[in-house]
Amino acid sequence: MKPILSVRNLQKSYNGHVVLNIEELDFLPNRLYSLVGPNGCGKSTLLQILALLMKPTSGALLFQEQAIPWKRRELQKIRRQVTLVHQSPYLFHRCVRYNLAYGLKIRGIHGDEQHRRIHEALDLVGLSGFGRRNARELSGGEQQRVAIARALLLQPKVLLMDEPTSNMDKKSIETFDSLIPTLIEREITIIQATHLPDQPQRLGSEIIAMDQGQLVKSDSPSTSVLPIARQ
Ligand SMILES: Nc1ncnc2c1ncn2[C@@H]1O[C@H](COP(=O)(O)OP(=O)(O)OP(=O)(O)O)[C@@H](O)[C@H]1O
Repeated sequence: MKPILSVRNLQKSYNGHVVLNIEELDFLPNRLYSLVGPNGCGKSTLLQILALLMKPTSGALLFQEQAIPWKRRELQKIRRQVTLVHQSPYLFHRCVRYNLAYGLKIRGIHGDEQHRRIHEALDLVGLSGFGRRNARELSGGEQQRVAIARALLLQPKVLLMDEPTSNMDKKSIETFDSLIPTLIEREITIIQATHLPDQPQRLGSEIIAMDQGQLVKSDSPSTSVLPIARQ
């Protein structure tokens, strides 16, 4: 199976200080990957590069085996297929429906199709009936779920999430957990950063362990991705 995203000899530095240094990493389609590691190990930096929101200092990022040229027009095309849900997502001080419709309107999706996608996305994240609520007056966990719904509306091939459950209570985490297999079935590749110790294993995730900007080598000779038995 061909990888959907790959990283080769990738480095990111801030003021000459290397914070990310990954020789080789492949993400296969329709799987869940969890980036784990201590604060500051480079998980968010890697996610931002994978989302094409940040250019690496050196090295290559490949989407479906094509090197990203980091030119605006090319980036725009691929960005439609790769979406990042930030750790503290920005939502407009308007109703949930407005927040969700915004990105669809920009892409020329109106009317019944817009309505259908919003309805389905809210249902997927367990927020049916929240359409008229002010998004900024929701709880942190609910806002996180609105942001996930907003990303799903765009029907990405790759969904990147930076600590998606950080503001969620137990019930919201359960909703989130049950969403993951549905998304995989819909052929979405999911890459998340997480601090939840048991969740990756519970969800049958591949685990990518990081420390000080590098992959933590497993016993396996060729990869630091630790496959967990699927449930
Ligand atoms: N804009 C920036 N300027 C300078 N250094 C930065 C910048 N952004 C991140 N860093 C540094 O890069 C390193 C990696 O940060 P990153 O946010 O990717 O880590 P992380 O693993 O996501 O951490 P956390 O678990 O706390 O979210 C850290 O040492 C951080 O201080």
